[in-house]
Amino acid sequence: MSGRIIYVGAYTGEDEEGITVFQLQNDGGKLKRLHGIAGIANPSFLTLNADRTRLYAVSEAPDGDGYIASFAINSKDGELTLLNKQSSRGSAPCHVTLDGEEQYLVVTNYSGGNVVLYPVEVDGTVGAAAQIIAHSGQGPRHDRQEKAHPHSSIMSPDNEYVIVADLGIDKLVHYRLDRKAGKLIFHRETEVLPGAGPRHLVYHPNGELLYALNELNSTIAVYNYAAADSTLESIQTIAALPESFQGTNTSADIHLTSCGRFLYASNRGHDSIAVFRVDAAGLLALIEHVPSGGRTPRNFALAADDQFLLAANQDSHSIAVYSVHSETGQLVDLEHNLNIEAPVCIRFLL
Ligand SMILES: O=C1O[C@H](COP(=O)(O)O)[C@@H](O)[C@H](O)[C@H]1O
Repeated sequence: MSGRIIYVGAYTGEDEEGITVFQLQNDGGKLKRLHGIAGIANPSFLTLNADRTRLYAVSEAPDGDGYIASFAINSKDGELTLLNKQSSRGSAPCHVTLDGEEQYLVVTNYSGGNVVLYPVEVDGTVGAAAQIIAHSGQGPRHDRQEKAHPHSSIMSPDNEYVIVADLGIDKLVHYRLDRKAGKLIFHRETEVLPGAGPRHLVYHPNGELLYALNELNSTIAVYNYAAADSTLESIQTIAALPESFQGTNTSADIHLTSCGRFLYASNRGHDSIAVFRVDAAGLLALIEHVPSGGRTPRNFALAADDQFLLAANQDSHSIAVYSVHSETGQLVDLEHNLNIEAPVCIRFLL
């Protein structure tokens, strides 16, 4: 196939096409629909395995607990076949992480306030929940911090630790993954600035820096990460918004290029992608804010070769396609906006 395959998850009803497979055409960046799959309510976050044979989706089912769905991927055209579903054991599962050895999934239930560990079976199905960890507490500043809201998790580059970003309690909660016991063991907490509301995390490719996108105060916190004991040392906090912006904003997603030279963050309200240069120490300097090409860019994705960035604009029901300048990191809108209902997550198959 000439062009990259991408998956888009959306806030859609169970009977609607919730995960759509597109081809991003190499010449010019147009998106062409290949397939779609219904039967999953609100598949708002998607994760792929390393060899691109499996896709895992959360389902923020409208009533009660959500679920996790596992799919096999057809290597020729990206078509999905459902393998199984497992209850998420909490409401509004909004993120799923696969550990590097592909033995476990970690799911964060935003409204359920808990973190759930699942075994991945050899056939790619999701096993029954192995552990459910309830977070407790609240944050000081914001009405969305009335209780714990685990929003996402990330595996450490050495595959030993999981860090959970909890928006509700203003903490990054570190767990050690005990593979023998099949359990997450509490390790430590890193407190963030009061009212920051951490949402998504990304490691620098050097494994020695962690970047946290804070949703509620629209900042990015930069940490030195010490792998030996999973400790974080804060070295910078920088605004994701322009100083002049006066409106309401919640920042959402964060990604680094594979070389680690450029970092991108999305702003919902200002409706932009902020572009930063990363220096040798990992510190960020703003390059530009680019309009997200629509309203409410909840998540976005970079191609593996960093040539394209796609933004999912939930409230304008559209996906914007950008080329990424390899030397400057700047984004150029290719003006191929694609209309699709409430897109919120994008993944490149290749
Ligand atoms: O209240 C909710 O919030 C979570 C997180 O949303 P975000 O604004 O932080 O992206 C969402 O996943 C869930 O559907 C919603 O009920």
